[in-house]
Amino acid sequence: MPIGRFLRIPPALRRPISCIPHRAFVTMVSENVNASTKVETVPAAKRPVAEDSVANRRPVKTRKIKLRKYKAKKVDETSPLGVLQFEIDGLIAKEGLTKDEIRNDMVAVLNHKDENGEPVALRYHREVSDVQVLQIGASGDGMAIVRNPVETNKKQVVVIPFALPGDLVKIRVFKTHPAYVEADLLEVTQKSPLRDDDLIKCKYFGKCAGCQFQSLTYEEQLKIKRDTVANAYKYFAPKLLANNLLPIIGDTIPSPKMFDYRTKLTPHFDMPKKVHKLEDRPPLGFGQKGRPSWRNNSPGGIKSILDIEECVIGTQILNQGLANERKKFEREFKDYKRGATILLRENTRVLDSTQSVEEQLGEASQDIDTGKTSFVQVTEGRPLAKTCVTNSRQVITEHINGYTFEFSAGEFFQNNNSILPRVTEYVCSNLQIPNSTPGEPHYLVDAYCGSGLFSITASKGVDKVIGVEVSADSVLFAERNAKNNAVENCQFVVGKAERIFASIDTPNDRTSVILDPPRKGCDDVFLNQLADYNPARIVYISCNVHSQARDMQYFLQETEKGKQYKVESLRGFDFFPQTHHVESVCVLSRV
Ligand SMILES: C[S@@+](CC[C@H](N)C(=O)[O-])C[C@H]1O[C@@H](n2cnc3c(N)ncnc32)[C@H](O)[C@@H]1O
Repeated sequence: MPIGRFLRIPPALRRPISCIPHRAFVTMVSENVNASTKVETVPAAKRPVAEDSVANRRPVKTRKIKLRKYKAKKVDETSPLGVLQFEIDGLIAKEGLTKDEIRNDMVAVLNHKDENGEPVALRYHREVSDVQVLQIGASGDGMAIVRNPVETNKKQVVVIPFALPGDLVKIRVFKTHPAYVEADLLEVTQKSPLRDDDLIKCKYFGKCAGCQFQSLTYEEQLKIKRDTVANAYKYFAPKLLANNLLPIIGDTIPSPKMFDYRTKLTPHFDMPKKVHKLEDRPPLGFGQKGRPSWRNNSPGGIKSILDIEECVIGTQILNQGLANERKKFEREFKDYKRGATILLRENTRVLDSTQSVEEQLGEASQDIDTGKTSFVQVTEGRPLAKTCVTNSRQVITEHINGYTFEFSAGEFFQNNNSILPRVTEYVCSNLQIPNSTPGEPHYLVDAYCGSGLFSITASKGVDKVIGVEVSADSVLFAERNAKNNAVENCQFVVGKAERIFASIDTPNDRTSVILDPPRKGCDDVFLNQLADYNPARIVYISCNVHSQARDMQYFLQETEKGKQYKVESLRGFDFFPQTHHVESVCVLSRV
């Protein structure tokens, strides 16, 4: 196996380990690989000195050998790597193993040679057959336990993308971390009952980092996402579980479209290192996940970015846009000085039957040969034309539940418009505050409101909506969207979410709050102020169920007034079929 791909041994270390003085060796093996990040140096044997003349002797130089040290990166606990650590802990506890029993000796992997002078890493990075896949993680990767090939009394946790629980597989381990190893899936020798490879629609599935679940039925995908929500609360809200403060997690709400749903794609390419002018067209597409070979064909190349001409989860018009932009790239790639990302965003226009379709399309991706703008015509109650926009400053239009939304192509907007009617209806119905007397007022605060999706779709039957959003551009669009939809009871504020509490004047008993923060979740300042404000109901939507679970535990257990709330419902929404992602919606009511 070529070692160069996985590991670079410094030239000074390309000699048997016995050359290194004993004391240095002890230092190496006893160091704490996680705690230290500085490079340690070890004096090497002295150089022979000519004996003839003392005067001729040069001062003895001590050569230093640099030991490579494992540099642990700090990770946010709710990031995929942080979550993986919880999953590893859970798996080894189930298998009756301790953390020490699965810990890899990183110093040895990075620096040591075996008795034959071969890097120890070669023993770690090997092929293993008959690996039983035990579970699937929140990132959609299979997880298993294998023997440690060097410290044979130990085991290793192995993470295997595209492997499913119940599969028996052959793998190639190619990277070692302190608590696990990464492996490529080489062969599925015995299929899991969950696996149905006939369902796979994309020839790049198994290589492309975009999808993980194409070999599962949709029903199974939804079940796995429900487990992801349950595990997130197990890892990040254990007190809520222990105190019986969580409801039964609801079934995941499916997306009406399982393929052909993504309204935004961002294919990209890299500039090869040390190349100033491109001579060959680099691959343009999406990131590659490892070097798997379990599917017989190997399209897309072997570079870290796959060359992809079609994405089955992207909408039809985005795939036409992708074809156009690839053709253009084929001609223009030599002009690029660095790697770039191409934005493909679906735009919808309502057609006026008195004009030709072409006249109404606006700026959008064109076929470079014909000079014609690509479009797809559909009828959703009225005639619509879909185009693919590539300019991030251009204005995009979407139609949801009778409302029209405009936003900058480069700004945030949900990426699966087929599920948005279901989501907005669900959110709206869960924000309702029961009236104790007829005609009581009802207010809504939309923290992290973006261009006003939830503010506007929930504005009916509410006396006033206040939205807050850190992006001034999005707030301008929120105001414009309210106006275009003849919604007059919405007010939007630019600023951090917590700013809203300084200006809020609605009675808390008659106010519901909706939270839809970015992946990192809410901060404590916001959650404390939210608890102090003490609204009647809270709907928390999140694209990262792990930070949501952490925030919910903090809010319900650590804030003074948070203890007055109960979790009424908790469930996932499948915004991204075929992938591991799940959007989670948690509803709180004050009791
Ligand atoms: C997941 S998006 C949700 C947007 C909107 N609810 C929607 O569905 O279109 C999160 C939004 O929060 C905004 N944001 C990020 N940090 C913020 C903060 N501290 N205060 C207010 N808004 C913030 C982002 O600009 C982004 O528009």
